[in-house]
Parts: sequence; C-alpha cells; structure tokens
Amino acid sequence: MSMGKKIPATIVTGFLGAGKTTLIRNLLVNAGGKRIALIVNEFGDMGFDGSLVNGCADPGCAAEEVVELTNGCICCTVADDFLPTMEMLLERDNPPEHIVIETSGLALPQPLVRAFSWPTVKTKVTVDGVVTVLDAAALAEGRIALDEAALEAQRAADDALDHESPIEELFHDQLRCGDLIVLNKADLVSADALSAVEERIRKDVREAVHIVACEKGSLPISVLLGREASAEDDMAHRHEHHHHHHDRDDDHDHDHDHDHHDHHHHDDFESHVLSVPAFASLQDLEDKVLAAMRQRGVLRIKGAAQIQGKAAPAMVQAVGPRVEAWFAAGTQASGRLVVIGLKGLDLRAVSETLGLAAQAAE
Ligand SMILES: Nc1nc2c(ncn2[C@@H]2O[C@H](COP(=O)(O)OP(=O)(O)OP(=O)(O)O)[C@@H](O)[C@H]2O)c(=O)[nH]1
Repeated sequence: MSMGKKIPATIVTGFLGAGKTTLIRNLLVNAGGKRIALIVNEFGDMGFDGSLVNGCADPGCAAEEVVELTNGCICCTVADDFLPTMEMLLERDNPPEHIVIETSGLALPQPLVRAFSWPTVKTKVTVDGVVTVLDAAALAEGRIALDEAALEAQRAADDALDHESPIEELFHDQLRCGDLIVLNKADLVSADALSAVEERIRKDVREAVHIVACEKGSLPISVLLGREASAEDDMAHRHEHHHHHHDRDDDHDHDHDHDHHDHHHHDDFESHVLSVPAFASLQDLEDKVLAAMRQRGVLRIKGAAQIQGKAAPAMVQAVGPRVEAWFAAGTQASGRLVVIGLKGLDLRAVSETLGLAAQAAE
C-alpha cells in the first residue's frame, strides 16, 4: 500500500435474501486479480454465507481471505470482533487492495459505517461505498410494505405482527445509507413493475444516489467498487430512520456503538438452527420448506439437507414464496437448516412442518 492511500472498503447491505451473497460472489469472480478480503457477518448461529463463499468452486474467485464474524451483529461486536478483524487485515505484509463487508440481512449499516472512525482504522481505510441490495420481486409484491395503508391493513389483519414492526425501519435505514441501490432479481418482475418499485423507493434514497437493476447481482466491478464516497465522513446525511434507542449527538462518537450492546433492531428477530432428518426427495424438501416459510413470523430459511438415497447433500434457499433446492456435489453433508424470523416465530410449527419432532429453541 502506498503511504497515505487508504484501502477502500465496500459495505454490502440489504434485507434477508435480497441477494447480497450472490452479488458478492459475482464481484469476486470478476475482480480481475484485485486482492479482495471479504468479511461476512451472519445473523444466527451458523456461518452459512461464509461457507458458501468459501466453497466457491470458481477458479476466478478472487477472495483472498474470508473472515467470518461469529459473535453476532457487527454493531454489537465492533470492539471485540469487527475492529480486531480489520486491524488483523491491515497489519498483514500484503494487505488487501479492497475490503468487502457483507452485513447480516438484519443489521443496520449506519453503526458499521461509524466504526470506520475508530482511530486505528480511520487512517488506513475508508468506506468506498455502501451498496444496498434489494429484492425487486419482493418489493413488487409489496412484501416490504412502503405503502402505509397497505401496511396498516396488513398489521390489522395479523395479530402476530407487532405494531412496532422493525422491518420497515430497517429497510428505510438501509436505503438511507446506500451509495448505490441495487434492484436485484429483475428477472422476476416486468419492466413496468421495476419502474414502479424504483419510483417508490426514490424518495427514501439520498439525492444523486443511483438505483440500478440487475439479475443475480451481476453488475460490473467498475459500478460496484471505486465509488469513493468516504461514507464515514458523511454520517449526517445517513441518519437512521429511528435512532431513538441512542443518544442524538453520537454521530462523531465512535465509542458510542461499542458501548451499546442492546436495543438494536435485530433484537426483534431471532434465528434457529434445526438439525433435520433426510427428506424423501428434492421436491419433498422444497415442499416442506415452503410450508415452513408460511408459518407465522418466518422470513428466511436456508441450509443443507440430506436426501434419502443420495450421497450429495441438497442446498436449500427460501425467501418469501420462492424456494430453490439443488444438489451440491462435493460438499459435506450437514442436515442443518437456519430459520430466521421475527421474534416469537412459531418454531414448533416450523419444526413439525419440516418433519421434526418439536425441537427446543437454541
Ligand atoms: N431469480 C433470482 N434469484 C436470485 C437473484 N439473486 C439472488 N437470487 C436467489 O435469492 C436467494 C437469496 O440470495 P442470497 O444471495 O443468498 O441473498 P442474501 O442477501 O445473501 O441473503 P441472506 O443470507 O439472508 O443475508 C438465493 O436462492 C439466490 O439464488 C436474482 O437476481 N434472480
């Protein structure tokens, strides 16, 4: 690294299942020899995304190093997990040319951006840009409701939904912090629906922030990296929608986040790792996972499962009404599914739907 030149860091944020991991894999494969370090932060007990990227079979994959933060949400573990990881990367003889950080789909990006003001990091790294990945198909279906009336109707109709549902707040905060907004899954929506989604979110993004549409996170590296936003110096424009759990004057106070370990939005979510028995077929797995997704409070299911009579485990990914399952030859069998959802989700129903005897919460 030449003296004085800070290493750019790109933060990839976005709601559960929006396509962050897919976008990052694409970026790493197309990195053109650039040395990129990847830091992943997974909500839940299972570092699934880390293993997905680690297991990237593509010879073009440029991930120099994948570091997984396992102690939970970045904003709660800035001091004991995130900062030491950054320092470790920076102290290497051959530091990375770019750092990519994937936040958990339930984390606010703002506290992470603020952590870049930490003295040992600030002089060496700058936030090149926050890339906010959105699920265009989910938005087109109004799944993350921006329409107040529809939202109220939905809440009124569903006792399980807390009046203070954190999802929309989280979503607005992720939009507000973005230097580039990616409308992913464009293949699943019509051009008209895509324009309508863009129109709806435009008012929530900062001025001059680009909104781009793509499929499978496939964007040129020149669009994703090198935005030179210096986001850490621009917190005033990235205010959290609901910052009420914090003091108001903490924008320049980097101690703040590492002192606060509670009252973040992700407290309103929970995740469980379930050990599942072998499924009869890929279809059986898909059907059961889809049924589990329909249970109260469930937002995302992913993992690997055994299929009777097959050596290769099946990977499964579920977001909203879409479930994908496929055989992953050469991977270790695991038979574990991560279920993520709103606090108070019906784990018993989920377990039963997946063919398990009701399992204790982890
Ligand atoms: N049809 C379609 N599916 C996509 C696209 N991008 C991603 N997916 C699928 O959406 C699912 C979620 O993608 P991920 O990249 O794991 O999403 P993520 O944002 O990392 O999700 P979390 O792990 O919940 O944080 C996977 O099944 C992907 O294959 C896309 O552009 N089109």
